[in-house]
Amino acid sequence: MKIIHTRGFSKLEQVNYQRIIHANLISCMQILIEESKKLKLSKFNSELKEIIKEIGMIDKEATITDGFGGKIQKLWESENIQKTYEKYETYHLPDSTNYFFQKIDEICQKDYVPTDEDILLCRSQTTGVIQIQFESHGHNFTIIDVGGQRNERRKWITHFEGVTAVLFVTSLSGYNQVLYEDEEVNRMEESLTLFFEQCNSRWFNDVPFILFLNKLDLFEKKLSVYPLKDLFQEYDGGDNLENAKEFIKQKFLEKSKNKQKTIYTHFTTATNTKNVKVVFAMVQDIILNKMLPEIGYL
Ligand SMILES: Nc1nc2c(ncn2[C@@H]2O[C@H](COP(=O)(O)OP(=O)(O)OP(=O)(O)O)[C@@H](O)[C@H]2O)c(=O)[nH]1
Ligand SMILES: [Mg+2]
Repeated sequence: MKIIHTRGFSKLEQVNYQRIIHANLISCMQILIEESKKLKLSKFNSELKEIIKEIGMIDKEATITDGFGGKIQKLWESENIQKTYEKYETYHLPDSTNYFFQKIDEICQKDYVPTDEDILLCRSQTTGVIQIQFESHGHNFTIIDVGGQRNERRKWITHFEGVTAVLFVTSLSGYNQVLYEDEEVNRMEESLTLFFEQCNSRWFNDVPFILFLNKLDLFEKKLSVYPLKDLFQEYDGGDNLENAKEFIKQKFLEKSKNKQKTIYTHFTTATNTKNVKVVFAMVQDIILNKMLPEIGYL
């Protein structure tokens, strides 16, 4: 939204994101090192062992220099780390790990300024509540972004009053993943439960929902490899993308007890600015032309 509707990211924000991306690189590599041990892929030569030691000692806030970036790259390209990476579906690793390691050389240059794509792809968990305001077609919008992880959810309630619409973002790609907070719980199951709670909540009796079924790009790639039927036994649409999308959409829609409730749905890839532009234009149209007139606002 910032990229599309405001002047983009300020210098200060870019520097902040540079730090986040460097920290992402270190934490992703630390995860890979840990997982390589569990997978018994942790036999490294003495040069790589030295690099692993250095990574273990590095300050999480530190900027990675060009030279150290080269060392991390060497480790990333090593056979054991690559083999560990191949199994990333079996543990928690940010989706964009490969993207950032591919451009580590550029990222560790002194004059590196993150591109919009880099900023969209880095992982920065929302803690607390973030508001952004912008004007579009003569109307002021305020988007309140809340964190999705379990310990963030109790902060939501203070922002429930007076909202025009709830934008609920769920990951399609979560159907074969478990929660970071609880490895016993499937991500899509958790999201369905949360959607049930929110769309039937008394706070949102008359508030329309816009459901984003996000990470369509990742979903498309994994569908033929990880059958959707493994999670939903009743699903019989095979690896046909349209069948699978429709099935999941219905799974969410059927959670609403009030069958008259307005729930708009969109399949999205949030990291694709072009896609988000189209989707947001639709959302704006829904809000301005359907929702506000209905409640007598316009
Ligand atoms: N490939 C792909 N990656 C995505 C998509 N949407 C988000 N991501 C990536 O997923 C990661 C998490 O995205 P966030 O926007 O931080 O997710 P969030 O729901 O705000 O998470 P919390 O702040 O913890 O609630 C980031 O690394 C994003 O770049 C998508 O549609 N496709
Ligand atoms: Mg967030």
